[in-house]
Amino acid sequence: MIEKLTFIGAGSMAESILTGIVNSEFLPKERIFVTNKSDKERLAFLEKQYEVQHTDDKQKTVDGADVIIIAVKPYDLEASVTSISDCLSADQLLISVVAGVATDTISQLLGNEMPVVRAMPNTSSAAGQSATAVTRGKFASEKHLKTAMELFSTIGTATEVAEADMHAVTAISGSGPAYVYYLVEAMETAAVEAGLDYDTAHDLITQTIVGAGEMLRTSGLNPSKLRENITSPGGTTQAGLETLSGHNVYEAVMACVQQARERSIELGKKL
Ligand SMILES: NC(=O)C1=CN([C@@H]2O[C@H](COP(=O)(O)OP(=O)(O)OC[C@H]3O[C@@H](n4cnc5c(N)ncnc54)[C@H](OP(=O)(O)O)[C@@H]3O)[C@@H](O)[C@H]2O)C=CC1
Ligand SMILES: O=C(O)[C@@H]1CCC=N1
Repeated sequence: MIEKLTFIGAGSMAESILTGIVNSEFLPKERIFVTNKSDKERLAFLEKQYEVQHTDDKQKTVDGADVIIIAVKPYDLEASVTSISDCLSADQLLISVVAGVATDTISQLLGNEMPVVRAMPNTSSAAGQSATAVTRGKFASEKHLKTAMELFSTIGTATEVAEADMHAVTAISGSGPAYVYYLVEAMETAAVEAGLDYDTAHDLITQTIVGAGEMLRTSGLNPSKLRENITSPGGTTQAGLETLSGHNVYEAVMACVQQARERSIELGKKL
């Protein structure tokens, strides 16, 4: 049972996670604290919107928190960790959602042996639909991992992975929603060009994505079979897919994931 949860960093990812947690009622709002570097308006917005607590006093924010989630950009990690490291103790759990950065690096920045868990959620946390991968650092026990898994299970799925796989996970499920939104943007533009009004196109495409996701989850069929089931010989789908193939879209998606993974590795090396 988490008594107090603190977010260091109050941007997109922190908001997505806290929205999911507030909606799931996993934790009462008065036990969720947020802080950031300097944007006071942002903290006021989060307090008004979600009724979570905020203070500029970092010590107060982390004091008594059983779990502290670090959600800052990789280049802000060192400053944010060193600004709170003196206020942290081994009976607290630090969860980092920072892309690319290893738990060992975070422990070095902390300069102590407090437990660190690394997680890679995505912004679908806000809708309770994140696919979160979790791994534990050398000072974190199974109990700490379980605490993190329980927390992320309230906002989607939580899967333990080896830390070496976190770069691939980041490229797939951390960044993944953006690839889907990119596809949707192109489909919406094409739909409007073809004469549909935007709202109709948006609703049809959204349900198409949700339905395809549900089929992937529940049908027991692999994506190739699901695709084949839609593709009539000489039909519309075949004409569309041949065009995608002609534009090397399969290869482009593979290159996209490879590039994102490499970027995750680079981000980790910069610290
Ligand atoms: N966005 C996403 O889809 C995902 C992001 N992540 C990871 O989450 C992390 C945050 O990303 P995102 O939320 O998009 O980033 P944002 O830029 O939206 O938010 C970053 C936050 O960090 C705060 N911050 C910066 N420096 C400090 C500091 N020294 N002390 C306290 N807070 C600080 C900023 O405060 P201020 O505004 O005052 O400068 C801001 O609130 C990244 O490491 C990213 O890799 C992981 C999974 C998915
Ligand atoms: O783009 C990024 O670096 C972060 C990590 C995963 C999603 N967003």
